[in-house]
Amino acid sequence: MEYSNLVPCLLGANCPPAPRDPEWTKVFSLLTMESETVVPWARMFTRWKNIHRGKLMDLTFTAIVPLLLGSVGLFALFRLLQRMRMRAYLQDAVVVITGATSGLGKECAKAFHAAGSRLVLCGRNGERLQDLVQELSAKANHAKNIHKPFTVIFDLSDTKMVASAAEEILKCVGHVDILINNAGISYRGTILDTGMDVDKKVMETNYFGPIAFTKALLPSMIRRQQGHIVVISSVQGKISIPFRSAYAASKHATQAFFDCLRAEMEQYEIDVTVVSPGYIQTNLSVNAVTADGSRYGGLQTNNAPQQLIQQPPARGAEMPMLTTW
Ligand SMILES: NC(=O)C1=CN([C@@H]2O[C@H](COP(=O)(O)OP(=O)(O)OC[C@H]3O[C@@H](n4cnc5c(N)ncnc54)[C@H](OP(=O)(O)O)[C@@H]3O)[C@@H](O)[C@H]2O)C=CC1
Ligand SMILES: CCCCCCCCCCCCCCCC(=O)OCC(=O)COP(=O)(O)O
Repeated sequence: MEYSNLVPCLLGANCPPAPRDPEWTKVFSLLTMESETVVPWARMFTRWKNIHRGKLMDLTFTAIVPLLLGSVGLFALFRLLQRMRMRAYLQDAVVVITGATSGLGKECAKAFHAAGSRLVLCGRNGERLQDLVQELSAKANHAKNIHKPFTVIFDLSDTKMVASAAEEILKCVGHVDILINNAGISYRGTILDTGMDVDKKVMETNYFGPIAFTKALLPSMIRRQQGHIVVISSVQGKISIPFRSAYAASKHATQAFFDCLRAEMEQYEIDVTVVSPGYIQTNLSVNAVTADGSRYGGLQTNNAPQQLIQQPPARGAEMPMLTTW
């Protein structure tokens, strides 16, 4: 048989062959004879492929592809629903942020404001708080339901001020959905040189202040059986490093207190989250208190115990980095 005659026959153009057609059988016996010259493993593979090709194609198109597309679709739907739920939750939610004038607190304020939350911005410096309100208002998307933030001025290291600030917040906004205990100070010094007044100052700002504020707002959350308490601790709440004793101690205490609180609040449906970041480029280091109670300022490099890893400045405040210890 001429191959030239076989080609249209095989392609089914002019003479679609029937399985029992003698011509068809001839074609295959010829092709088989041809393939006898092929190396045996290749021949075996070809046979195996021919037998299974149909099954594999069937499996691919009837099971694998729909399964893959279905999973991707389900994942996308899940993420979309999650985002919609989060947006609905944050819209109009009352969010209280301490230490809103700088660093992480300021970034949180921007994010929650953009999400349509009703913000209560807390800080020690009224002017800086007003600057932030201006900044947020200037950026506000008026198509969205955006609220003008409410500001409260108090020093976290003054427990009386903390209690009256909480009272004022509840009077003005009624309740708190999310409390972000963010404010804090850093400390640098040796244990030997550090006076107890400095240890107390760090503890009051980083530990007693946030727990007093939380305790003052807690009863209102319990009454509503709703609320989320967040505290910004640190990796140093888990690991202690030299020359940061007061800071690490305050963060360890914070971690422990809020872990207990989480367990106690479970029955009231109140969530408690402890966030433990690594290094982030903010004003925290320059504002650190030193062994004699003065501000570190970032200039007295001889006071910095050890330059461990020096990296170029991070571009964004949200960039984690390990710089010094
Ligand atoms: N930056 C980092 O590498 C890391 C930071 N953290 C934690 O994140 C939190 C925020 O720090 P960060 O944004 O970096 O630092 P910043 O110094 O930029 O901000 C600290 C904020 O806390 C406020 N604050 C300080 N002391 C008091 C006080 N006595 N009463 C009221 N407010 C006070 C400051 O107010 P004011 O403007 O008046 O000084 C400021 O708004 C802190 O708890 C810190 O320990 C945790 C891990 C890493
Ligand atoms: C082979 C040795 C392994 C050793 C592993 C030790 C890991 C220790 C990691 C310590 C990370 C500390 C992260 C601290 C985050 C934080 O709270 O930063 C805030 C500051 O302390 C910033 O203020 P500072 O005055 O210290 O600049």
